[in-house]
Amino acid sequence: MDSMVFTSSYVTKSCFLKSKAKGGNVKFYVRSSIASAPMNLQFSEKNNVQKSVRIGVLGASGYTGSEIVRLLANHPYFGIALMTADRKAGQSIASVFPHLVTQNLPNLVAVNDADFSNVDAVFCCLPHGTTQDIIKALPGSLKVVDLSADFRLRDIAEYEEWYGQPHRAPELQKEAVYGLTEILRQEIQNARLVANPGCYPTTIQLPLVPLLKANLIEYSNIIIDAKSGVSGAGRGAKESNLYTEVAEGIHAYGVTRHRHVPEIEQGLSDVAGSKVTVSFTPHLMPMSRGMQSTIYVQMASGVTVDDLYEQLKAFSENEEFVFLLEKGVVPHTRNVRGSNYCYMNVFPDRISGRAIIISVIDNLVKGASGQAVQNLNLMMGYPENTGLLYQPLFP
Ligand SMILES: NC(=O)C1=CN([C@@H]2O[C@H](COP(=O)(O)OP(=O)(O)OC[C@H]3O[C@@H](n4cnc5c(N)ncnc54)[C@H](OP(=O)(O)O)[C@@H]3O)[C@@H](O)[C@H]2O)C=CC1
Ligand SMILES: CC(=O)N[C@@H](CCC(=O)OP(=O)(O)O)C(=O)O
Repeated sequence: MDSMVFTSSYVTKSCFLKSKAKGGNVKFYVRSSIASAPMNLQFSEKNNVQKSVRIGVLGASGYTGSEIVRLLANHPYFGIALMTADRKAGQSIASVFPHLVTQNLPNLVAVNDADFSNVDAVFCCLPHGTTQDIIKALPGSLKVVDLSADFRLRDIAEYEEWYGQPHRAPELQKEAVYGLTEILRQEIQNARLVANPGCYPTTIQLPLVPLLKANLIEYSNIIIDAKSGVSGAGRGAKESNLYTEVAEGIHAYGVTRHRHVPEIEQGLSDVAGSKVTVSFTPHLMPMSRGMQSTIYVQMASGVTVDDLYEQLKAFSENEEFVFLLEKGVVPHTRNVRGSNYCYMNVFPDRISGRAIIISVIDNLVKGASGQAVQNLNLMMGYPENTGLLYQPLFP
Protein backbone atom coordinates (compact mmCIF):
# COMPACT_ATOMS: atom_id res chain seq x y z
CA MET A 1 0.00 0.00 0.00
CA ASP A 2 1.19 3.50 -0.87
CA SER A 3 1.09 4.86 2.65
CA MET A 4 2.42 7.36 5.12
CA VAL A 5 3.86 6.64 8.54
CA PHE A 6 3.04 9.06 11.36
CA THR A 7 5.83 9.41 13.82
CA SER A 8 6.11 10.10 17.52
CA SER A 9 4.16 13.38 17.64
CA TYR A 10 0.99 11.35 16.94
CA VAL A 11 1.69 8.69 19.53
CA THR A 12 -0.49 9.90 22.36
CA LYS A 13 -2.83 8.49 24.96
CA SER A 14 -4.80 5.77 23.17
CA CYS A 15 -2.11 4.60 20.79
CA PHE A 16 0.41 4.53 23.60
CA LEU A 17 -1.93 2.28 25.60
CA LYS A 18 -2.73 0.08 22.62
CA SER A 19 0.95 -0.14 21.80
CA LYS A 20 1.78 -1.11 25.36
CA ALA A 21 -0.93 -3.77 25.33
CA LYS A 22 0.47 -5.26 22.15
CA GLY A 23 4.05 -4.80 23.27
CA GLY A 24 4.94 -3.14 19.99
CA ASN A 25 5.45 0.09 18.08
CA VAL A 26 2.54 2.04 16.63
CA LYS A 27 2.32 3.16 13.04
CA PHE A 28 -0.60 4.98 11.46
CA TYR A 29 -1.37 4.88 7.79
CA VAL A 30 -3.47 7.20 5.65
CA ARG A 31 -5.29 6.30 2.47
CA SER A 32 -3.09 6.79 -0.56
CA SER A 33 -5.75 8.93 -2.29
CA ILE A 34 -5.55 11.47 0.50
CA ALA A 35 -1.79 11.41 0.76
CA SER A 36 -1.58 12.30 -2.92
CA ALA A 37 -4.36 14.96 -2.97
CA PRO A 38 -3.49 18.32 -4.59
CA MET A 39 -1.23 20.53 -2.52
CA ASN A 40 -0.74 24.25 -1.98
CA LEU A 41 -4.23 25.23 -0.80
CA GLN A 42 -3.59 27.20 2.32
CA PHE A 43 -0.14 28.72 2.11
CA SER A 44 1.31 30.78 4.91
CA GLU A 45 4.27 32.92 3.98
CA LYS A 46 5.21 33.13 7.63
CA ASN A 47 5.51 29.43 8.40
CA ASN A 48 5.54 28.00 4.90
CA VAL A 49 2.77 25.48 5.56
CA GLN A 50 1.23 23.56 2.69
CA LYS A 51 -1.89 21.48 3.24
CA SER A 52 -3.47 18.76 1.14
CA VAL A 53 -7.22 18.58 1.87
CA ARG A 54 -9.24 21.61 0.73
CA ILE A 55 -11.74 22.64 3.37
CA GLY A 56 -14.81 24.87 3.12
CA VAL A 57 -16.16 26.38 6.33
CA LEU A 58 -19.79 27.41 5.87
CA GLY A 59 -20.70 29.96 8.53
CA ALA A 60 -17.13 30.99 9.33
CA SER A 61 -18.36 34.29 10.79
CA GLY A 62 -20.10 32.43 13.64
CA TYR A 63 -18.73 30.91 16.83
CA THR A 64 -18.39 27.28 15.75
CA GLY A 65 -17.14 28.23 12.27
CA SER A 66 -14.44 30.50 13.69
CA GLU A 67 -13.50 27.78 16.16
CA ILE A 68 -12.95 25.40 13.23
CA VAL A 69 -10.69 28.02 11.67
CA ARG A 70 -8.73 28.37 14.93
CA LEU A 71 -8.32 24.59 15.29
CA LEU A 72 -7.27 24.03 11.68
CA ALA A 73 -4.36 26.47 12.05
CA ASN A 74 -2.41 23.57 13.56
CA HIS A 75 -3.84 20.81 11.37
CA PRO A 76 -1.18 19.36 9.11
CA TYR A 77 -3.52 18.32 6.25
CA PHE A 78 -6.72 20.40 6.33
CA GLY A 79 -6.24 23.78 4.65
CA ILE A 80 -9.03 26.34 4.34
CA ALA A 81 -9.95 27.06 0.74
CA LEU A 82 -13.38 28.65 1.24
CA MET A 83 -15.26 30.47 4.00
CA THR A 84 -18.83 31.69 3.87
CA ALA A 85 -20.92 34.19 5.82
CA ASP A 86 -24.36 35.74 5.52
CA ARG A 87 -24.47 39.35 6.84
CA LYS A 88 -20.66 39.50 6.89
CA ALA A 89 -20.14 38.24 3.33
CA GLY A 90 -17.51 40.30 1.53
CA GLN A 91 -15.48 41.01 4.67
CA SER A 92 -12.12 39.60 5.67
CA ILE A 93 -12.17 37.12 8.55
CA ALA A 94 -9.68 39.32 10.43
CA SER A 95 -12.16 42.19 10.38
CA VAL A 96 -14.84 39.95 11.91
CA PHE A 97 -12.53 38.01 14.24
CA PRO A 98 -9.24 39.88 14.81
CA HIS A 99 -7.86 36.89 16.78
CA LEU A 100 -7.62 35.02 13.45
CA VAL A 101 -5.41 37.66 11.80
CA THR A 102 -2.40 35.32 12.09
CA GLN A 103 -3.69 33.04 9.34
CA ASN A 104 -3.56 33.56 5.61
CA LEU A 105 -7.23 33.05 4.73
CA PRO A 106 -9.64 33.80 1.88
CA ASN A 107 -12.33 36.47 2.35
CA LEU A 108 -15.84 35.56 3.44
CA VAL A 109 -18.29 34.97 0.59
CA ALA A 110 -22.05 34.35 0.47
CA VAL A 111 -22.94 30.64 0.11
CA ASN A 112 -24.66 31.37 -3.21
CA ASP A 113 -21.43 32.86 -4.59
CA ALA A 114 -19.20 30.06 -3.29
CA ASP A 115 -17.20 27.97 -5.75
CA PHE A 116 -17.11 24.40 -4.46
CA SER A 117 -15.09 23.04 -7.37
CA ASN A 118 -11.88 23.47 -5.38
CA VAL A 119 -13.15 21.98 -2.14
CA ASP A 120 -12.87 18.38 -0.85
CA ALA A 121 -14.86 18.64 2.38
CA VAL A 122 -17.03 21.14 4.25
CA PHE A 123 -17.86 21.92 7.84
CA CYS A 124 -21.39 23.28 7.85
CA CYS A 125 -21.73 25.69 10.80
CA LEU A 126 -25.11 27.20 9.95
CA PRO A 127 -28.38 27.62 11.87
CA HIS A 128 -30.82 24.69 12.01
CA GLY A 129 -33.23 24.70 9.11
CA THR A 130 -30.94 26.74 6.85
CA THR A 131 -28.57 23.82 6.63
CA GLN A 132 -30.82 21.27 4.88
CA ASP A 133 -31.27 23.27 1.69
CA ILE A 134 -27.63 24.26 1.53
CA ILE A 135 -26.29 20.72 1.99
CA LYS A 136 -28.82 19.42 -0.57
CA ALA A 137 -27.38 21.82 -3.15
CA LEU A 138 -23.72 20.87 -2.56
CA PRO A 139 -21.86 18.62 -5.02
CA GLY A 140 -22.41 14.98 -3.97
CA SER A 141 -18.68 14.34 -4.06
CA LEU A 142 -18.03 16.51 -1.00
CA LYS A 143 -17.61 15.06 2.48
CA VAL A 144 -19.78 17.00 4.90
CA VAL A 145 -19.73 17.39 8.66
CA ASP A 146 -22.87 19.27 9.69
CA LEU A 147 -22.75 20.94 13.09
CA SER A 148 -26.44 21.83 13.13
CA ALA A 149 -29.21 19.56 14.40
CA ASP A 150 -30.77 19.04 10.97
CA PHE A 151 -29.59 15.47 10.42
CA ARG A 152 -29.25 14.16 13.98
CA LEU A 153 -32.70 12.67 14.46
CA ARG A 154 -33.44 9.54 12.43
CA ASP A 155 -37.18 9.95 12.85
CA ILE A 156 -38.31 12.80 10.59
CA ALA A 157 -41.62 13.16 12.44
CA GLU A 158 -39.69 13.62 15.68
CA TYR A 159 -37.51 16.30 14.04
CA GLU A 160 -40.59 18.14 12.80
CA GLU A 161 -42.23 17.93 16.23
CA TRP A 162 -39.21 19.23 18.21
CA TYR A 163 -37.88 21.73 15.67
CA GLY A 164 -41.30 23.00 14.59
CA GLN A 165 -40.64 22.91 10.85
CA PRO A 166 -40.87 20.43 7.98
CA HIS A 167 -37.69 18.54 7.10
CA ARG A 168 -36.75 19.42 3.54
CA ALA A 169 -34.11 16.76 2.90
CA PRO A 170 -35.42 13.46 4.29
CA GLU A 171 -33.48 11.51 1.65
CA LEU A 172 -30.21 12.94 2.99
CA GLN A 173 -31.28 12.14 6.53
CA LYS A 174 -31.24 8.43 5.63
CA GLU A 175 -27.62 8.76 4.56
CA ALA A 176 -26.42 10.75 7.58
CA VAL A 177 -24.36 9.09 10.32
CA TYR A 178 -24.60 10.43 13.87
CA GLY A 179 -21.14 11.73 14.77
CA LEU A 180 -20.53 10.76 18.38
CA THR A 181 -17.00 9.70 17.53
CA GLU A 182 -16.17 7.43 20.46
CA ILE A 183 -19.35 5.39 20.00
CA LEU A 184 -19.84 5.25 16.20
CA ARG A 185 -16.28 5.35 14.93
CA GLN A 186 -16.67 2.59 12.30
CA GLU A 187 -19.78 4.11 10.76
CA ILE A 188 -18.22 7.59 10.71
CA GLN A 189 -15.14 6.29 8.88
CA ASN A 190 -17.33 5.23 5.96
CA ALA A 191 -19.72 8.17 5.98
CA ARG A 192 -20.08 11.00 3.48
CA LEU A 193 -22.44 13.08 5.65
CA VAL A 194 -21.95 13.20 9.41
CA ALA A 195 -24.39 14.88 11.80
CA ASN A 196 -22.19 16.24 14.56
CA PRO A 197 -23.88 15.82 17.96
CA GLY A 198 -25.22 18.66 20.08
CA CYS A 199 -23.06 19.81 22.97
CA TYR A 200 -25.39 18.65 25.78
CA PRO A 201 -25.91 15.22 24.16
CA THR A 202 -22.11 14.82 23.93
CA THR A 203 -21.51 15.37 27.67
CA ILE A 204 -24.40 13.07 28.51
CA GLN A 205 -23.88 10.16 26.14
CA LEU A 206 -20.13 9.81 26.64
CA PRO A 207 -20.48 8.51 30.23
CA LEU A 208 -23.95 6.94 29.92
CA VAL A 209 -23.51 4.85 26.78
CA PRO A 210 -20.75 2.60 28.23
CA LEU A 211 -22.72 2.19 31.47
CA LEU A 212 -25.98 1.32 29.71
CA LYS A 213 -24.17 -1.04 27.33
CA ALA A 214 -22.85 -2.95 30.33
CA ASN A 215 -26.30 -2.95 32.00
CA LEU A 216 -24.85 -1.24 35.07
CA ILE A 217 -27.55 1.43 35.38
CA GLU A 218 -31.34 1.51 35.06
CA TYR A 219 -32.48 3.10 31.82
CA SER A 220 -35.74 4.36 33.31
CA ASN A 221 -34.44 6.64 36.01
CA ILE A 222 -31.97 9.17 34.60
CA ILE A 223 -31.98 12.80 35.73
CA ILE A 224 -29.70 15.32 34.03
CA ASP A 225 -28.92 18.79 35.33
CA ALA A 226 -26.81 20.56 32.68
CA LYS A 227 -25.11 23.94 32.41
CA SER A 228 -23.76 25.82 29.40
CA GLY A 229 -21.68 28.90 28.65
CA VAL A 230 -23.38 31.59 26.58
CA SER A 231 -21.39 30.88 23.39
CA GLY A 232 -23.62 27.79 23.08
CA ALA A 233 -26.33 30.12 21.86
CA GLY A 234 -24.27 31.38 18.90
CA ARG A 235 -23.07 34.88 18.01
CA GLY A 236 -26.33 36.25 16.64
CA ALA A 237 -27.79 39.14 18.66
CA LYS A 238 -30.62 38.02 20.93
CA GLU A 239 -32.19 39.85 23.85
CA SER A 240 -31.86 36.76 26.05
CA ASN A 241 -28.08 36.76 25.54
CA LEU A 242 -27.46 40.37 26.53
CA TYR A 243 -24.88 40.88 29.29
CA THR A 244 -27.63 42.13 31.61
CA GLU A 245 -29.66 38.96 31.03
CA VAL A 246 -26.86 36.46 31.72
CA ALA A 247 -24.34 38.09 34.10
CA GLU A 248 -24.50 37.69 37.88
CA GLY A 249 -27.01 34.88 37.88
CA ILE A 250 -28.00 31.58 36.33
CA HIS A 251 -31.30 30.36 34.96
CA ALA A 252 -32.87 27.19 33.62
CA TYR A 253 -34.41 27.26 30.15
CA GLY A 254 -36.26 24.85 27.87
CA VAL A 255 -37.59 23.09 30.98
CA THR A 256 -39.18 19.75 29.88
CA ARG A 257 -39.04 20.77 26.20
CA HIS A 258 -35.42 21.38 25.18
CA ARG A 259 -34.79 20.16 21.62
CA HIS A 260 -31.85 18.02 22.75
CA VAL A 261 -34.21 15.65 24.62
CA PRO A 262 -35.03 13.48 21.57
CA GLU A 263 -31.35 13.40 20.54
CA ILE A 264 -30.26 12.22 23.99
CA GLU A 265 -33.09 9.68 24.15
CA GLN A 266 -32.33 8.36 20.65
CA GLY A 267 -28.67 7.68 21.52
CA LEU A 268 -29.40 6.12 24.90
CA SER A 269 -32.31 4.01 23.60
CA ASP A 270 -30.06 2.58 20.87
CA VAL A 271 -27.77 1.03 23.48
CA ALA A 272 -30.35 0.29 26.17
CA GLY A 273 -32.50 -1.68 23.72
CA SER A 274 -35.61 -0.04 25.23
CA LYS A 275 -37.15 3.43 24.95
CA VAL A 276 -35.23 5.66 27.36
CA THR A 277 -36.96 8.75 28.74
CA VAL A 278 -34.82 11.29 30.60
CA SER A 279 -35.44 14.27 32.85
CA PHE A 280 -33.22 16.98 31.34
CA THR A 281 -32.92 20.61 32.46
CA PRO A 282 -30.30 22.90 30.88
CA HIS A 283 -29.11 26.13 32.52
CA LEU A 284 -27.35 29.18 31.15
CA MET A 285 -24.22 30.20 33.07
CA PRO A 286 -22.44 33.57 33.13
CA MET A 287 -19.35 32.27 31.30
CA SER A 288 -18.39 32.33 27.63
CA ARG A 289 -17.38 28.66 27.18
CA GLY A 290 -17.84 25.41 29.03
CA MET A 291 -20.48 22.81 29.71
CA GLN A 292 -21.21 20.48 32.60
CA SER A 293 -23.75 17.70 32.95
CA THR A 294 -24.46 16.37 36.42
CA ILE A 295 -26.30 13.09 35.97
CA TYR A 296 -28.18 11.17 38.67
CA VAL A 297 -28.60 7.46 37.95
CA GLN A 298 -30.08 4.41 39.63
CA MET A 299 -27.60 1.52 39.62
CA ALA A 300 -28.79 -1.95 38.60
CA SER A 301 -29.36 -4.39 41.42
CA GLY A 302 -26.11 -5.47 43.10
CA VAL A 303 -23.99 -2.89 41.21
CA THR A 304 -21.67 -0.56 43.15
CA VAL A 305 -20.14 2.83 42.34
CA ASP A 306 -16.79 1.05 42.04
CA ASP A 307 -18.29 -1.04 39.21
CA LEU A 308 -19.33 2.14 37.41
CA TYR A 309 -15.87 3.61 37.95
CA GLU A 310 -14.16 0.49 36.55
CA GLN A 311 -16.42 0.46 33.49
CA LEU A 312 -15.73 4.14 32.74
CA LYS A 313 -12.04 3.52 33.32
CA ALA A 314 -12.00 0.70 30.77
CA PHE A 315 -13.87 2.88 28.28
CA SER A 316 -11.76 6.01 28.74
CA GLU A 317 -8.40 4.20 28.69
CA ASN A 318 -8.92 3.39 25.04
CA GLU A 319 -10.05 6.88 24.13
CA GLU A 320 -7.79 9.77 23.22
CA PHE A 321 -10.17 12.50 24.35
CA VAL A 322 -12.02 10.98 27.31
CA PHE A 323 -10.47 11.05 30.78
CA LEU A 324 -11.85 9.58 33.98
CA LEU A 325 -10.38 11.59 36.85
CA GLU A 326 -8.93 9.98 39.96
CA LYS A 327 -11.52 8.82 42.47
CA GLY A 328 -13.00 11.77 44.36
CA VAL A 329 -11.66 14.47 42.02
CA VAL A 330 -14.42 16.76 40.73
CA PRO A 331 -14.21 17.76 37.03
CA HIS A 332 -14.46 21.52 36.40
CA THR A 333 -15.33 23.16 33.08
CA ARG A 334 -12.16 25.24 33.43
CA ASN A 335 -10.11 21.99 33.32
CA VAL A 336 -11.03 21.43 29.65
CA ARG A 337 -11.32 24.98 28.32
CA GLY A 338 -10.06 25.34 24.74
CA SER A 339 -9.44 21.57 24.38
CA ASN A 340 -11.18 18.60 22.77
CA TYR A 341 -11.25 16.63 26.03
CA CYS A 342 -14.19 15.32 28.03
CA TYR A 343 -13.36 14.80 31.71
CA MET A 344 -15.69 12.78 33.90
CA ASN A 345 -16.06 11.14 37.28
CA VAL A 346 -18.60 9.16 39.29
CA PHE A 347 -19.56 9.57 42.94
CA PRO A 348 -21.78 7.63 45.38
CA ASP A 349 -25.07 9.43 46.10
CA ARG A 350 -26.28 9.66 49.70
CA ILE A 351 -29.36 7.75 48.58
CA SER A 352 -28.48 4.06 48.54
CA GLY A 353 -28.30 2.51 45.07
CA ARG A 354 -27.83 5.82 43.28
CA ALA A 355 -24.73 7.44 41.78
CA ILE A 356 -23.84 10.92 40.50
CA ILE A 357 -21.84 11.34 37.30
CA ILE A 358 -20.19 14.63 36.37
CA SER A 359 -19.02 15.21 32.81
CA VAL A 360 -17.45 18.40 31.41
CA ILE A 361 -16.44 19.65 27.96
CA ASP A 362 -15.74 22.91 26.15
CA ASN A 363 -19.01 23.34 24.24
CA LEU A 364 -17.24 24.94 21.27
CA VAL A 365 -14.55 22.24 20.99
CA LYS A 366 -15.61 18.71 22.01
CA GLY A 367 -19.22 19.96 21.93
CA ALA A 368 -18.93 21.27 18.37
CA SER A 369 -15.88 22.15 16.25
CA GLY A 370 -13.28 19.83 17.84
CA GLN A 371 -15.54 16.81 17.53
CA ALA A 372 -16.28 17.89 13.94
CA VAL A 373 -12.55 17.87 13.10
CA GLN A 374 -12.20 14.51 14.90
CA ASN A 375 -14.96 13.14 12.64
CA LEU A 376 -13.54 14.54 9.41
CA ASN A 377 -10.13 13.09 10.34
CA LEU A 378 -11.77 9.65 10.41
CA MET A 379 -13.78 10.26 7.23
CA MET A 380 -10.59 11.25 5.38
CA GLY A 381 -8.53 8.33 6.73
CA TYR A 382 -6.32 10.28 9.14
CA PRO A 383 -5.64 9.45 12.79
CA GLU A 384 -8.57 10.82 14.73
CA ASN A 385 -6.44 13.04 16.97
CA THR A 386 -4.73 14.86 14.08
CA GLY A 387 -4.45 18.58 14.82
CA LEU A 388 -6.48 18.25 18.01
CA LEU A 389 -3.93 17.86 20.77
CA TYR A 390 -4.49 21.32 22.18
CA GLN A 391 -3.99 21.28 25.93
CA PRO A 392 -6.64 22.90 28.15
CA LEU A 393 -6.17 26.59 28.93
CA PHE A 394 -6.00 27.11 32.69
CA PRO A 395 -6.80 29.17 34.70
N1 LIG B 1 -22.35 27.33 19.73
C1 LIG B 1 -22.25 26.07 20.13
O1 LIG B 1 -21.71 25.76 21.22
C2 LIG B 1 -22.79 24.98 19.29
C3 LIG B 1 -23.51 25.23 18.11
N2 LIG B 1 -23.94 24.17 17.34
C4 LIG B 1 -24.69 24.40 16.12
O2 LIG B 1 -23.80 24.83 15.07
C5 LIG B 1 -24.46 25.72 14.19
C6 LIG B 1 -23.70 27.04 14.18
O3 LIG B 1 -23.73 27.58 15.49
P1 LIG B 1 -22.95 28.87 15.93
O4 LIG B 1 -21.63 28.92 15.25
O5 LIG B 1 -23.00 28.90 17.39
O6 LIG B 1 -23.92 30.01 15.30
P2 LIG B 1 -23.62 31.55 14.99
O7 LIG B 1 -24.91 32.25 15.10
O8 LIG B 1 -22.48 32.03 15.83
O9 LIG B 1 -23.13 31.54 13.46
C7 LIG B 1 -24.02 31.24 12.39
C8 LIG B 1 -23.29 31.37 11.07
O10 LIG B 1 -24.21 31.07 10.01
C9 LIG B 1 -24.29 32.19 9.11
N3 LIG B 1 -25.69 32.28 8.66
C10 LIG B 1 -26.76 32.67 9.41
N4 LIG B 1 -27.89 32.59 8.66
C11 LIG B 1 -27.52 32.18 7.43
C12 LIG B 1 -28.21 31.92 6.21
N5 LIG B 1 -29.55 32.08 6.13
N6 LIG B 1 -27.52 31.50 5.14
C13 LIG B 1 -26.18 31.31 5.21
N7 LIG B 1 -25.44 31.56 6.32
C14 LIG B 1 -26.11 31.96 7.42
C15 LIG B 1 -23.83 33.38 9.93
O11 LIG B 1 -23.35 34.42 9.08
P3 LIG B 1 -23.34 35.99 9.51
O12 LIG B 1 -22.79 36.05 10.90
O13 LIG B 1 -22.41 36.62 8.50
O14 LIG B 1 -24.72 36.49 9.42
C16 LIG B 1 -22.75 32.75 10.78
O15 LIG B 1 -21.56 32.61 10.03
C17 LIG B 1 -25.89 25.87 14.70
O16 LIG B 1 -26.73 24.99 14.01
C18 LIG B 1 -25.74 25.49 16.17
O17 LIG B 1 -26.94 25.06 16.71
C19 LIG B 1 -23.59 22.91 17.69
C20 LIG B 1 -22.90 22.61 18.81
C21 LIG B 1 -22.49 23.63 19.73
C1 LIG C 1 -26.67 28.02 25.58
C2 LIG C 1 -27.52 27.57 24.42
O1 LIG C 1 -28.41 28.25 23.97
N1 LIG C 1 -27.22 26.38 23.90
C3 LIG C 1 -27.90 25.81 22.78
C4 LIG C 1 -27.30 24.45 22.47
C5 LIG C 1 -26.11 24.52 21.59
C6 LIG C 1 -25.74 23.16 21.00
O2 LIG C 1 -24.82 22.49 21.13
O3 LIG C 1 -26.59 22.55 20.35
P1 LIG C 1 -27.07 22.59 18.87
O4 LIG C 1 -25.97 22.17 18.01
O5 LIG C 1 -28.19 21.64 18.84
O6 LIG C 1 -27.44 24.00 18.63
C7 LIG C 1 -29.38 25.59 23.11
O7 LIG C 1 -29.73 25.35 24.26
O8 LIG C 1 -30.16 25.54 22.15
